[in-house]
Amino acid sequence: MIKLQVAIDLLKTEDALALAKKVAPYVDIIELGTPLIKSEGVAVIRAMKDAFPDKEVFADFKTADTGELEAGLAFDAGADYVTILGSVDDATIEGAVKAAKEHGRGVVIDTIGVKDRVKRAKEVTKLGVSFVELHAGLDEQALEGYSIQVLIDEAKKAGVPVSIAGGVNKDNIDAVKNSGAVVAVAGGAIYSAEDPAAAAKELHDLINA
Ligand SMILES: O=C(CO)[C@H](O)[C@H](O)COP(=O)(O)O
Repeated sequence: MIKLQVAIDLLKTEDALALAKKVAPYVDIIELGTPLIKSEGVAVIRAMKDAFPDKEVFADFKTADTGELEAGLAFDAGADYVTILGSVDDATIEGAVKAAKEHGRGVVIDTIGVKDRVKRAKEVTKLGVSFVELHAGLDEQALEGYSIQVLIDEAKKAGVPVSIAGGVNKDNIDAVKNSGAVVAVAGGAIYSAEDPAAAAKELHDLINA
């Protein structure tokens, strides 16, 4: 069964916790977005894990170097998953995987900016990562002509565990679910909704229908 991950791209711990409280009943994974972690530091990871010990907490570090060190920071703070950029040297990913094994946690590769996401997904899966995020970032989504369909098509081709992030919403969640992805990531569709709890519930119900 595909999991639902909420991406919290807010800037304050108290706002992130308030949003998580509303949507936690409907999601499997709570992602702390890169801007939130840069704004509040790793303390936001501990605050979230303490508040929601039964949820998987995902620290979207988008690490580019010193993989073992940065992954260790995230895991020590309570993260279940940390992201490393797919565009970086394999050595950075291998370091993060080493830290993950020591902590009993997982590494997720973020393919933002990677030209051939499917090829890279296959390569990094061999390094022992938990899954690979097929990702079009917020800036890429804002470009004219962007469609999440490209990620959905890639997920069907990948043949390794992937998540999809890049504008997941109620209109495309069925296609995301049918792509074979193991996780659907929804940020703006939840945190920008007038009623985030209702938005999360709708995605949850569509995924589980
Ligand atoms: O990591 C991110 C941006 O770099 C976002 O959290 C991710 O793209 C999911 O958000 P959305 O559903 O709004 O695209």
